[in-house]
Amino acid sequence: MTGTGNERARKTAEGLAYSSGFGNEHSSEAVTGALPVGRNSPQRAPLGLYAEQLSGSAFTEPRAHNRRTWLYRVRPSAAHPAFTRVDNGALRGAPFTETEPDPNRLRWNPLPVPEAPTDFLAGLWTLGGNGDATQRTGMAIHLYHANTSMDRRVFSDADGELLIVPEHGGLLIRTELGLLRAEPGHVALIPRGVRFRVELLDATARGYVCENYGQPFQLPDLGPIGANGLANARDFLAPTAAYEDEEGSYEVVNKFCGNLWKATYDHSPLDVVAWHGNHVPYVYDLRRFNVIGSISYDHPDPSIFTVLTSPSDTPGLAGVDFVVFAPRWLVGEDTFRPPYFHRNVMSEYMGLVEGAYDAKAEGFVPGGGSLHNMMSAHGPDRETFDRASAAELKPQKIDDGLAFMFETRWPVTLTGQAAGADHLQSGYDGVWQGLERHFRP
Ligand SMILES: O=C(O)Cc1cc(O)ccc1O
Ligand SMILES: [Fe+2]
Repeated sequence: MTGTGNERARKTAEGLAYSSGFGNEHSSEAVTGALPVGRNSPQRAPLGLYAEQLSGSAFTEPRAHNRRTWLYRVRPSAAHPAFTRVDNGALRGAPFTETEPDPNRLRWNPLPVPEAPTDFLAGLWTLGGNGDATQRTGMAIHLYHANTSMDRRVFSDADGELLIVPEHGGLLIRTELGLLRAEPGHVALIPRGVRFRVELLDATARGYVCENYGQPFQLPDLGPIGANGLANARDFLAPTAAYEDEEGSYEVVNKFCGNLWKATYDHSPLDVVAWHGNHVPYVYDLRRFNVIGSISYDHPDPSIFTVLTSPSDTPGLAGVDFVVFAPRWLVGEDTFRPPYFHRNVMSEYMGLVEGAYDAKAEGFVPGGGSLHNMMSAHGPDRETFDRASAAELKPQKIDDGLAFMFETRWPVTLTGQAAGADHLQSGYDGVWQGLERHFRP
């Protein structure tokens, strides 16, 4: 479908204005004078707007973790009738209890193209996850496929923040705080509770979503790397205020403790004229990632590729890390250069935005995904092992793909639909068959 709606969305997305810097106190007003000066909640907010605080942390959390945004809007969010339950579609939430945790290596092909008109929200399909949304721990892995824009409805997730990883088709994400454009190769981060609508910039859209129930994603510490490197804070772009002043029915869908609830507002809830704060959405271009690696020997652990981390209560042990395998040079001497054989206490879900991944010769395709759960043995497939063991070790540029990983401290339990999916590959174990014995004592 290349409806005029999509063309309109693409035009709107051209030349969007952003405010740069991860974790900053941003501020923005779409109408001059809408943002109060010197106080958050004046007796009468400017221009007849309502002041409303959106808190993403407890009021009392340490300053470094405190998150809130003040919104100045046409109508307060509170002006709505009761929420009622609606069908969850293919969306599931933690705790995940539909299947027994599975130690097998698993791999999926992309989600099939939807047949009926399907927007981003209706097209969310949960693969699995861990933790418990009511305890604010753990994460969920979702995929999405859509062929139509969300129309007169918005979504928000009380359970966690959403890291959206488009793989096919661009998205115009209209949030309460303004507009973000996320194309394949970008990621968008929507904080807990922020309302948004997704419009398609192309006929269809497909991608991945990490729903993080735990502590909000932050940039990893850099330690001895120094003051710069990996994902640089200034490359994260927050929106600038853009509001809809529209009357009429709007469906507001809220994901709450794993289930979808709906209330019908009599106006657009994206009516924020000005705002300031640090609980804000971002878009980030993964190609801006400053890849750091070995310039001597050995293959470094992929923690060096961490874009964002959600710490847990144990230092160094992430609830979930978002890791990117971006274009880079390999120069290691006397080194097996692709990912090594390994077993990991952390559980690894991998997806592919484009091209190929250096540990797999075939079968791991854009839009597909693999799950290597806690302690499952994996690594290069046989073809990759044979090739890399014999390769001439001249400097080599890896620039034919963009893969990523959601790596979590807890095993991932599948949904029933993921365990029984037609697009679950059979015979994935076979990629490690035929690894010959070379031992000659
Ligand atoms: O399994 C994978 O492909 C991800 C991964 C990549 C790497 O370079 C080292 C370890 C690891 O788990
Ligand atoms: Fe791995």
